[in-house]
Amino acid sequence: MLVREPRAQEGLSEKLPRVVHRLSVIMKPQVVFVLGGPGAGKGTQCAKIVENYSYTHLSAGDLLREERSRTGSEFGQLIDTYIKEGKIVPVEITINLLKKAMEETMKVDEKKFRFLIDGFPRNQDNLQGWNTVMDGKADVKFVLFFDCSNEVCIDRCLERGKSSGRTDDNRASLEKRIQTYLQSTRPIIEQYEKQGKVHKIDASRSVDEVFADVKNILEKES
Ligand SMILES: Nc1ncnc2c1ncn2[C@@H]1O[C@H](COP(=O)(O)OP(=O)(O)OP(=O)(O)O)[C@@H](O)[C@H]1O
Ligand SMILES: Nc1ccn([C@H]2C[C@H](O)[C@@H](COP(=O)(O)O)O2)c(=O)n1
Repeated sequence: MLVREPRAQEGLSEKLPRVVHRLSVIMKPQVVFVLGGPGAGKGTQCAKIVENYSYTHLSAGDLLREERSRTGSEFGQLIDTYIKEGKIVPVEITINLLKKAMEETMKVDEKKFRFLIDGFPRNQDNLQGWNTVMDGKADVKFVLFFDCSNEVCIDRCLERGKSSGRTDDNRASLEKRIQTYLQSTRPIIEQYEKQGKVHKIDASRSVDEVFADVKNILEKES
């Protein structure tokens, strides 16, 4: 006959790893949206957060650029046109890329359930798509809003454009991107502000000064 050792006899040190494992299995993705104008420094700050905290960085723009260059992608041409025009790609494409990237991250390592979602939601269509596909499946904890003047944003992107190879780091695309940001993204940030979810950071300072504020916020939120 199979005799099972009573688990009640176990000490805390034996139990704890199993409890932690179970909790992480049932853990919903915890999401921080990262927003701000083009060139505000979202990607730069996300990279620093990943170095110091257990977050996975998913940039909607990077995912779209990868999809654009994927051989056989049915969306390559559409994404290319939207990016050059500084317009926001229909959410059906973007949300599927984000969802897949989140699922793949958690499949490889179930402890990786904290995500920085950079450059999303950028308009009402993005937000609706998120709510339709991800509602109940992920918790949006708060929004990091990197605030910076249009002039600083444009200067940084033009400087980056000297080596980035990005098709939208030029003055013509940037003027459109800034308009899209002001008309479509700012209202989304305002909606989250009304919910008390936004941490606004002055992103016009040096990388380290900005990151000092980011650290304070993350320490308080954890
Ligand atoms: N605080 C800062 N001070 C000066 N330059 C910065 C700062 N933060 C980022 N940069 C530089 O500005 C450029 C844009 O930064 P980054 O790519 O992080 O911005 P972003 O908000 O992710 O842009 P986008 O939305 O266009 O992808 C980069 O060349 C980066 O090195
Ligand atoms: N939610 C998103 C994010 C990005 N895009 C497109 C349009 C943007 O101008 C471009 C570059 O994004 P970035 O790297 O600046 O975050 O990608 C979009 O359509 N939807």
